[in-house]
Amino acid sequence: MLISTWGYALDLLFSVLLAALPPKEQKKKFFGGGCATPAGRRNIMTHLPVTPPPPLRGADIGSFAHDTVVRRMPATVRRVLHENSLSPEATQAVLALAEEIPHAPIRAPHDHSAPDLALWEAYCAPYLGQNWLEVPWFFAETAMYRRILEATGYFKPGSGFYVDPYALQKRLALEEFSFASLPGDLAAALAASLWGNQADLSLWPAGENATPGATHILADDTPQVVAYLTELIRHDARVDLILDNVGSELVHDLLLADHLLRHGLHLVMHAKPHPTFVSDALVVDVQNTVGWLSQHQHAQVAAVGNHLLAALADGRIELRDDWYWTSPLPGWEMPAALRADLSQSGLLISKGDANYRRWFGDCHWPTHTPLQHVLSYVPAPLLLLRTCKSEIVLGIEPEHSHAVAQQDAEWMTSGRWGVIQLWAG
Ligand SMILES: O=P(O)(O)OC[C@@]1(O)O[C@H](CO)[C@@H](O)[C@@H]1O
Repeated sequence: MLISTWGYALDLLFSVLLAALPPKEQKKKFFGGGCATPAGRRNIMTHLPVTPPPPLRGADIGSFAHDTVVRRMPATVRRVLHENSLSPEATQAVLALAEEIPHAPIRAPHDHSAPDLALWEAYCAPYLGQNWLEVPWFFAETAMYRRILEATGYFKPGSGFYVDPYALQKRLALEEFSFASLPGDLAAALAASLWGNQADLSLWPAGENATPGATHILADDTPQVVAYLTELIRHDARVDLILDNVGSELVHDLLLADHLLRHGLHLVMHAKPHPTFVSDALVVDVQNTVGWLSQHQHAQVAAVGNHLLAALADGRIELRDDWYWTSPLPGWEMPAALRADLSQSGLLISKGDANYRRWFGDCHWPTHTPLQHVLSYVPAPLLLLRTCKSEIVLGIEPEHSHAVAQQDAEWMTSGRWGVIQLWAG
């Protein structure tokens, strides 16, 4: 049986009761137009209220960042060669990039037909002359994935033009996926979306079945999230889903989206504007995955897929892909236009580890730092669904993090631990 009937029945009952509520006009009159949150508050702070600690760097000897820059990043670049039939020019460029990392000085991409060239020249300017270990780790990773596209000719008319260098990995990730069950309610859908984040092709490539087993939640705000969403549902609010990986993660994100839609919310999904971090989802990956669901052999899964197709067609789901989401910028340097748009949301649901790092600038915050100490700049309430795959986590009391470290020395990077953290503004 794919879905807990009882859970589904309760969820449907909730939807029916919801439909009996006063019409939208009355709700909007009471709470104002658009997507006011119940609190009606909108964070207007546009800069970080505190001085951040230094960023993680590959030069931090013995760190996960160091191992990533020295070992994992060159291997990721070389995997592009093995998984694509590149032109001789592209092959040479990919090999040269792999050789650059980590000791060569970084440089801006120079694929002159690329639409984001000026952005990357500005991003790189402060770091020119530094090598891949000396620049902030988050910059190094985002820059590497952008340089891979320069090497394969992603933005250049020719054999590599808009060819996703990770297409094989993405296809295998979906082919490997099989449903255990469908989440019966919002809480189960949130948990499934969280653990879907363990499927991370930059760490555990498809076909290698290395995804972590045990799963433990470090910080669990599920009750607060469900209560907050229930309140949002009463206002027909907008919820933004900042996507991460394709495959298992995107399937579970779409199941969560289905639950939110069935409760009357409408969604804006933020995909990446170009391939990055191997498995991050583009708009086309979302469309392909919804189509895959709609053709699924299980009737309940196909029904979800068809419901999502209808929502894409009638605008209850909007797909967007701002250049910011592949930039190296911290959350507090988000462009004003995107910030203004996100401020219209009732809740930002941020998926995955790299997005988590971005909200905190990938800095060495002490793990006991309260979320609100940093996130007060975020323009709407924020829900962080993330499995820990890098050495940054906030909002965990010292005695808790010490106990977890005793239990699992790799708790910050193994993907076996996750957080469901709500910052409600
Ligand atoms: O955002 P995701 O897909 O959850 O995680 C991506 C990611 O795990 O890859 C890196 C390893 O290179 C991590 O540090 C980084 O955060």
